[in-house]
Amino acid sequence: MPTRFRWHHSRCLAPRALQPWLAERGSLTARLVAHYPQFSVRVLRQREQPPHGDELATLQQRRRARVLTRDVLLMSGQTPLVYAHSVATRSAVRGGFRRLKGIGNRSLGSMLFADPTIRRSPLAWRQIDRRHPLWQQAHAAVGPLPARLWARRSLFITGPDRLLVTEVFLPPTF
Ligand SMILES: C=C(O[C@@H]1C=C(C(=O)O)C=C[C@H]1O)C(=O)O
Repeated sequence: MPTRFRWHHSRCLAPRALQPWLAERGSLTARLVAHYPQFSVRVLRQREQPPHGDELATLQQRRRARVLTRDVLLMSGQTPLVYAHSVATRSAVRGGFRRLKGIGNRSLGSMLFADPTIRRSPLAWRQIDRRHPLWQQAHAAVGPLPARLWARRSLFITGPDRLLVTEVFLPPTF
């Protein structure tokens, strides 16, 4: 994994106000709904493509293997709050995460936290900059962004299947 894309398990450098959001182990959707009005999921794309370089090891995938990716904006009215990027291997989409394909604009969290067989790995955090593909994808989706954004990610696991969820916290809210 390239050094610059190593994910950390210490959020101590994050702004104090952001730390509860980075550390939220329940549904981020539920937390956003509790804090912001008119929540919705805007699906940007859901398609098969090679994973990003810093996703390969976590997904235990070879470089060119295509995986199902889902990119969404979590919205409050017309304000984007979070850019979320989820990745699942083909076998996972046929197996424990088969409902991912038809979820549409329902929150992924409504599926993940309702299934008792799914467990979550420890969260990891990092700041991403314009070199990271998710910074670039968020920029393409919402326009101008600060040079560095805080992001977190974790694995959802059921049996042998893995779903990697990365959430990028967006200004001006975060
Ligand atoms: C995992 C959750 O689902 C959220 C919703 C997502 C989606 O609909 O694609 C992706 C990531 C999350 O921010 C959650 O609510 O915690």
